Amino acid sequence: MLNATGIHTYYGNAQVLHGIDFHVAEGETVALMGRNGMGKSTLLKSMLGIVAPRRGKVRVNGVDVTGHETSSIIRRGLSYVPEGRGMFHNLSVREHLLMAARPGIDGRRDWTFDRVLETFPRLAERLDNLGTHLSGGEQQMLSIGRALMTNPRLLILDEATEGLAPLIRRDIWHTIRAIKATGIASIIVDKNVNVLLDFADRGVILVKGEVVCDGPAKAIKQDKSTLSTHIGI
Ligand SMILES: Nc1ncnc2c1ncn2[C@@H]1O[C@H](COP(=O)(O)OP(=O)(O)OP(=O)(O)O)[C@@H](O)[C@H]1O
Repeated sequence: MLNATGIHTYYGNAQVLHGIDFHVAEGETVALMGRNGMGKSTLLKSMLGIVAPRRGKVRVNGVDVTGHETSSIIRRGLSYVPEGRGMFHNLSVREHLLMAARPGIDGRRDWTFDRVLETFPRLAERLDNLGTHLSGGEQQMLSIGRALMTNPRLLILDEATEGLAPLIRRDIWHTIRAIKATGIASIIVDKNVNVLLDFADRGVILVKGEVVCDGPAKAIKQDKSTLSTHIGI
């Protein structure tokens, strides 16, 4: 459903991505991995039109969206949970969720306010709190809940469990697995590569803005030499 080819991205004169090919199929979970600074976030931003690639093409469900506004790319069924979570200072939990609500591109309304609260009961207890007054784990739940309110076909999670306590992290992983089971595709960036590779379908490793490995998650998980060389675990 998402297909990027030959992506070259620069910040000023510094080239960060060197001709990346990347795709996600309908319902597929892809683990996007690599050490710090290798270009994972930049690849996500390039595909979403947040950073403009200098060369390359991005297609969503066969439609060329290269150079389109982020909002119009997102409306094709994508939802993005950025690193840092992106809470609005003046909005409550309820407002964050309701503001995002819309049917999916195929008219689906699977994810409703009530279903998101069932998935994240902690949010139900804090509906009138400001998003910025929540704990880190609750903010991450709210970010994912807000993303689900758009009924996406592809959920993009950058550093899904970064900085969270182990128990909260476990809850987030549990929810991400449940979301996968509903058939939503995802791209997940996370430092907990072993957990991620346990349930992802495919893994992609970036080194200095190039894809050095793209294959079944199970095979990558067993390939200790690749993991140690390119990710350092
Ligand atoms: N806005 C920016 N302006 C200039 N350089 C940037 C900018 N954002 C990222 N970079 C640089 O681009 C390179 C790739 O960064 P990117 O954030 O895409 O990597 P990453 O793999 O997501 O790493 P991390 O896990 O640290 O976020 C790094 O060298 C980084 O310093």
